[in-house]
Amino acid sequence: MTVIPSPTPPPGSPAPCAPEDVRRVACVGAGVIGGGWAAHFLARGYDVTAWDPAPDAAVRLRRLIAAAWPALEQLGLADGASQDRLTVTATLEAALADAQFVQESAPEKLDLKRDLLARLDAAAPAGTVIASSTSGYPMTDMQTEAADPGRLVVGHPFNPPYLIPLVEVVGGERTDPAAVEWASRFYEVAGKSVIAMDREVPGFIANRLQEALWREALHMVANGEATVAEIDASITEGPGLRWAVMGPMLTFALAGGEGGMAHMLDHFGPSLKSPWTRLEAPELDRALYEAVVAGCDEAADGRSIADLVAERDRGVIDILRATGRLPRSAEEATR
Ligand SMILES: NC(=O)C1=CN([C@@H]2O[C@H](COP(=O)(O)OP(=O)(O)OC[C@H]3O[C@@H](n4cnc5c(N)ncnc54)[C@H](O)[C@@H]3O)[C@@H](O)[C@H]2O)C=CC1
Ligand SMILES: C[N+](C)(C)CC(=O)CC(=O)[O-]
Repeated sequence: MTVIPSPTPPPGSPAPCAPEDVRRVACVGAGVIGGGWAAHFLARGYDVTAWDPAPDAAVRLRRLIAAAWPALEQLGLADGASQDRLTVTATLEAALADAQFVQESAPEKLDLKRDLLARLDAAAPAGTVIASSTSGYPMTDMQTEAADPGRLVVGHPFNPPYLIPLVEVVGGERTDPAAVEWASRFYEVAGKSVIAMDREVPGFIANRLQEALWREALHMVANGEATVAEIDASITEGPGLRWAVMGPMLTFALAGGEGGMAHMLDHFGPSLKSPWTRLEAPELDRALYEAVVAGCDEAADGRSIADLVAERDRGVIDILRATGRLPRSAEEATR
């Protein structure tokens, strides 16, 4: 058994529990991602406390969890898992009072994250690890105001966190490496697939890759080179099918036939210099904004956001099953 060192609490404070012993998780910020995290943790059998300053947050959160629950039932709930184990609190302090792990999912604004992480650090029990869902801020830039920055990590999820396994975990300059290790182990115990990074990389790994693709897509829409529907079909009918099975590296190794990646690089490497990409971000002016929004409305073809969420969830579960990441049937699950 590997013993994961706990981040060092200040002298005289109780030691935090082992990742395997966590029972109570606090979710701060309960929108798309905070709500998705809450659904995931509830389905894994944790008690979840949630706090969000919006007046309608509790209603939105319970609606999101109820919508996610059928997918979570298909994935298989942990013993004792229940939506009733959610408590939405009136204050941030109440949400954190007994938390053994904190997941922050507030809006992506640097000043807000800095202040909020300092408040979370002040309110959380000593030594409790606090993770931010940020899509790209380095923890070094967010931990500046906290009294105990050592326990602050990034735990970057993918939407929806209750279905997409990956979490990217990374600390900042003032993070205790033990906190990164603890959070990584906790996420694994909680059913996530973890990439623990040993240094801060702009955009982490997956968002850096996604943003490159997204930037090129926006250039093509801005220049009238492709419609929103064509861009989506180019991935779902093309490389996206392979990427669910193998990443871009092994996929391209197969493009080299028997010669593998070496032949692929000899053959296609020179084309890397061809002017296929633009790299600089396009101006997100009104025309591009409206073209992308209208294109997505057209692509939705009358389906509501709730319809699309249900359709996406069904599809992701089918893919997880088809690629052996989930049992294909109840019988296979018990084997
Ligand atoms: N939407 C996405 O696909 C993904 C988002 N993220 C990250 O997750 C975080 C949350 O993003 P979303 O859930 O998309 O945003 P959202 O806008 O859906 O939800 C944000 C929630 O935070 C609440 N909030 C506002 N001020 C707050 C404060 N001071 N303290 C606590 N909560 C506050 C809002 O009322 C709202 O419910 C961001 O850091 C974002 O970069 C990460 C991965 C994917
Ligand atoms: C759009 N986004 C940058 C917020 C996306 C993510 O951060 C991850 C995801 O869910 O793709």
